[in-house]
Amino acid sequence: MNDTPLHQTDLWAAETAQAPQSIAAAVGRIAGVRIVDITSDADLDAVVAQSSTDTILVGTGALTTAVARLFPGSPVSHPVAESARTVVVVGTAGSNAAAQLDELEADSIPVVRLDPAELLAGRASVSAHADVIALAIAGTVDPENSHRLVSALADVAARLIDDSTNLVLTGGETARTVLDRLGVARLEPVHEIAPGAIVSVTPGGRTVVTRPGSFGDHRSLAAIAAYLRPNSSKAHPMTGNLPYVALTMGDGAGIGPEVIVPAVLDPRVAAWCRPIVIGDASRLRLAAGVLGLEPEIVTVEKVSDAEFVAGRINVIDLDLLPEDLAWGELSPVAGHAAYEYIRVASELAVAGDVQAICTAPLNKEALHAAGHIFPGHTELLAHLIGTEEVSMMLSTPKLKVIHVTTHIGLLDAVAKIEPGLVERTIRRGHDALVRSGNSSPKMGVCGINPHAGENGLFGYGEEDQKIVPAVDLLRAEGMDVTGPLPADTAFFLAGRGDYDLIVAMYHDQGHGPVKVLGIEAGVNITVGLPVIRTSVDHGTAFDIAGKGIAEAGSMVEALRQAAELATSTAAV
Ligand SMILES: NC(=O)C1=CN([C@@H]2O[C@H](COP(=O)(O)OP(=O)(O)OC[C@H]3O[C@@H](n4cnc5c(N)ncnc54)[C@H](O)[C@@H]3O)[C@@H](O)[C@H]2O)C=CC1
Ligand SMILES: NCC(=O)COP(=O)(O)O
Repeated sequence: MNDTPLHQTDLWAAETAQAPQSIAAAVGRIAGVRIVDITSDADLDAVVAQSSTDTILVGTGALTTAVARLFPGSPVSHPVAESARTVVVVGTAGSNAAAQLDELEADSIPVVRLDPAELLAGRASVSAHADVIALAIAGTVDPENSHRLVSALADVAARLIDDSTNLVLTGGETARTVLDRLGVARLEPVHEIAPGAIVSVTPGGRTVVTRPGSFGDHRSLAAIAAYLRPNSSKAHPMTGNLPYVALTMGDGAGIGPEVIVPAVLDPRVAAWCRPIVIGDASRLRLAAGVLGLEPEIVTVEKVSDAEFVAGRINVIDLDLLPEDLAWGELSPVAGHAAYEYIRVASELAVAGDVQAICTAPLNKEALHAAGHIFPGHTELLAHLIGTEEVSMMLSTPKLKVIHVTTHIGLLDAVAKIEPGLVERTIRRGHDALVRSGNSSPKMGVCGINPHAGENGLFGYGEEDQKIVPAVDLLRAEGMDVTGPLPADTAFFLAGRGDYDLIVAMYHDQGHGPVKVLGIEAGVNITVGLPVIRTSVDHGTAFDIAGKGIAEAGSMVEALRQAAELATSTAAV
């Protein structure tokens, strides 16, 4: 758990057995069972790809996500079953569960913490009239009694539950025991509303949310309860305090609309943020049609009119595109529309109506053809919001790169690089990482020439003139910054974990290594703006636009990072 061996966390507190060395050691050898040790999503994808149709895959939610990646289906909308009551049963020991229960109480949901001695003696009972009620075990659990306590807790819960009661069950043993008491032998999963929180329906039609006890932040249970609460049909599970994100549609002739539609419908996105598309509703409908999806695409006048239910996409409809705009063809009309979506989004962000902007790709040629002479979103947003200098950062789980120069020719880039610009870029990168929780980021700075000039062998001393003074200054201030490094080696070193951030001198130096990691991995973040802006790290892909084959992973990840930045303490 978060780099701490499981048996050293308080999650192991209720176990009597010694922690096993591995899953294989815990399970033992069973004929026909293969145990695969994985360390990455790529490993999971390989496992799924190599399994045959009669393989039963058993694993965590990440395995399920890998199955969904390889066999994508259409999002399904399944309304929460009508019910007068929701019962939350928390059978998990651990400080995380305790913090989540405190948050339920903060939302005026009664939490009954049952005394273990009363439970074991069969004397515990609860009478409550609230529409949502939570049951948990008080204090710490003696491992010797844990199974009996869960069983007694399930007995108490079962007495509060009628045929239509909706349930939230945390912890596998708790869930199994409560469902056994109710005679529920089968759950049909409908969707995941937060990491590990699976909404299912029972054969009798009630809604059940199951989730590992250790998962979720402190608001997680409160958000799930809000989702199930009667008369909350307009609330998505996690929308309580979720940030609003203005999601600009980009160039309507490109793949923007067809990556936006599945991303907004993705239940994970709905659990992270409240996205409102700034674009053209009719184009989104066409894109949905291309994908064979039938979402409810609803035009809203303002952010506060948006409603967040599964299957609905809220759009501030600027209605700028003709119905017959060709997919994949350069169009000044689409270029102008893309500009307008950004303009409106930046106004909403500056006014505080949204907490972040997330952008689908625009086509720089189309933007220029429409008379908007900006190299890209980065410079356009800096202009619209009135910020003099910003930096482009690419962020992936494995590698983060900030660029000293971006959309200018290589000769111009080399001419533009100077110690002041290098210093300010490193500072912006450093501050962005500090704000995202890394108090002392390790940063590696690339050189310009091959092998960072190889001590004067290549180039004209650019490293010494343009980079070394900035690095020396920042090191003297105490920053953990190294360089200039040969760029090829810098990325290798960062890939194995030596650096949290690489400072690239020009566009392709930073973009190439990130794009090798895959189209779904990279997110482009504008650093230095007073508002949060993230973006997909792919372009308009005119070659595949309108064909329904574009991958939406980068869009999903861009929304995730927008939401994460918006809920951290400060803007980047
Ligand atoms: N955030 C933004 O607004 C960005 C805009 N662009 C702009 O996009 C336009 C086209 O740029 P290109 O260099 O051609 O790059 P591109 O990313 O549009 O396409 C490069 C290749 O990747 C494929 N591809 C891109 N995204 C994909 C996806 N989601 N799923 C599957 N395949 C995908 C394309 O089919 C193409 O083969 C240019 O005007 C460029 O400036 C480029 C990058 C980012
Ligand atoms: N290479 C990244 C890119 O072209 C996106 O630029 P921007 O539109 O985010 O400025």
